[in-house]
Amino acid sequence: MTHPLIVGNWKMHGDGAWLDRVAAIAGAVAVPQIDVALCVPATLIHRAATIAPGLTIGAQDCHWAATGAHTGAISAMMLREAGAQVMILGHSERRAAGDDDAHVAAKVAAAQNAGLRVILCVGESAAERDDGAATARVRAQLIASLPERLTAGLTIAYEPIWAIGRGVIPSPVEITSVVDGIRSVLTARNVANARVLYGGSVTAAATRDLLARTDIDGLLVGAASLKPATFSEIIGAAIGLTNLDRPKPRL
Ligand SMILES: O=C(CO)COP(=O)(O)O
Repeated sequence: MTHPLIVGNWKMHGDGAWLDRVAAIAGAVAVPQIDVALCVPATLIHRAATIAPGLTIGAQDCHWAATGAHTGAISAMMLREAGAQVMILGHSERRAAGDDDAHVAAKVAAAQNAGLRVILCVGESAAERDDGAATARVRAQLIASLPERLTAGLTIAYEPIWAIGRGVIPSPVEITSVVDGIRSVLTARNVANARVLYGGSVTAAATRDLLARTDIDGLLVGAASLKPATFSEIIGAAIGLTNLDRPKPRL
């Protein structure tokens, strides 16, 4: 039986008043058969980790350097010290804001050096999908976004840009093709045990079908992670599925 990994990405949402939501989500995950992480804004990491020690708290980006003259930036080690245990990197919203593959690879190295577990996001645009190039694009992006040296604890999140915040999810055939492509890259890099998540318009209703697939190890959830009731429903659906006999443990 696998341990599904459900990750909430709050993006740039949440202030101190939202710590109640962190506590509510922590209450929904106090079971051993599932891994849940909540990636909150940097300003909430310390407080979230303090009030919810049983919940894995994550960050959403970091600088690639360990220290230096980088005004306004935050290093991976600073985020870890604040209480982050995982780090989303390469999200399409950060890539759209200027991160290229080389930046992402350097950030992955920095986060791994700081002892953080990385959730590396990849995904094709609508135009690339329409060209039938989704798998090739994602493979190329993943290859270029991985640093030379990799340590354990890597997770890849397949997030098609056209599915984020749009209420659409790729067909099972589309997901299979891209996820197979991702796994072939991971095998070539000797990290075949890395988990692969799906992200993009995940809802409680879609959770069961997505997690019933044997090639997806979990979900990266945006909007539906903002409300504890909705996110708890997703977590509950995932817990229900851990009772199914899933053939490929990946931990
Ligand atoms: O970008 C995402 C998670 O990182 C997905 O966002 P939505 O779930 O809101 O589509």
